[in-house]
Amino acid sequence: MNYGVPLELLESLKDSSHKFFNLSPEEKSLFSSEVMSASTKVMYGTSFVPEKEKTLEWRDFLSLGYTTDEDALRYWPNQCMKETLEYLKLSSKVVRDIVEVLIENLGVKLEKSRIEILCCMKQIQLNYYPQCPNPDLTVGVGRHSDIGAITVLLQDNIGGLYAKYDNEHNNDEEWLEIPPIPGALVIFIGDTIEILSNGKYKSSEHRVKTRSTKSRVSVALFNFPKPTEKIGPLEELVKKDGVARYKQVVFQDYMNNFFANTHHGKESSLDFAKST
Ligand SMILES: O=C(O)CCC(=O)C(=O)O
Ligand SMILES: [Fe+2]
Repeated sequence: MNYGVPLELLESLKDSSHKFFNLSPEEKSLFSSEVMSASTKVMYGTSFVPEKEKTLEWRDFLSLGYTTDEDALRYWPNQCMKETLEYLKLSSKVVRDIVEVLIENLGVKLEKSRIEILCCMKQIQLNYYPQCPNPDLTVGVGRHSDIGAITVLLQDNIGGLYAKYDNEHNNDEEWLEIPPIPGALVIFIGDTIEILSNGKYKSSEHRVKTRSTKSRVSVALFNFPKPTEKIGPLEELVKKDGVARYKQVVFQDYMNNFFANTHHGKESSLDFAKST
């Protein structure tokens, strides 16, 4: 838990998320993509791809793509701008360190600058799951994996986050709850690392169930590669494995495919990069 982000900041981040989502619908709608120009990278919305989904997720979100401090000060909502920006800054080192260790453990040495390129695009997402009268009939977030290098996730104490567990001994699907632990952050491996590692690391498939007791907030920090960066299995691993399980894809194309489609598990996004 000693990752350089003060506990008080995590607490105020959760409080400020509630402050934002407690605004009136009119105030929140000022941050919707129809009102904000697409270039600001700020978006308040609901569900994942509402135009395409048959049933919407039981969730609102505020997505804040980081470009510069000036843009953040100008476009991010006052209710949470200071806390999210500080959180983003303070967690960047631990993100780099984790990616570095993951790559090192594959027996591959990558320049620090390349590690930085793999996780330098930062996006904060505040998620809000209203209290739900009938959790069995709804989905908070459907099963998916995150597409960047790694995700750092702060959840409150309500619970409902599950990760898929692959049991090698039987083919049954098992989902384990990731219980809230005060002061702890959850780290998810994303598709970028799965692709780079030629499938040695698996991106974690996860989902959120709604709760009837209370509303829930979570704050995800996504760390993506530069959009123009080509990602593919590391050369040394392809040599060692004798096969490239994924092809080289420009990250922007991977991202466009992800955001253009509805999801039914991680394969629906990873298939885009699978070697044929
Ligand atoms: O709310 C959560 O705990 C997870 C949210 C999530 O998976 C996401 O925003 O990608
Ligand atoms: Fe996620």
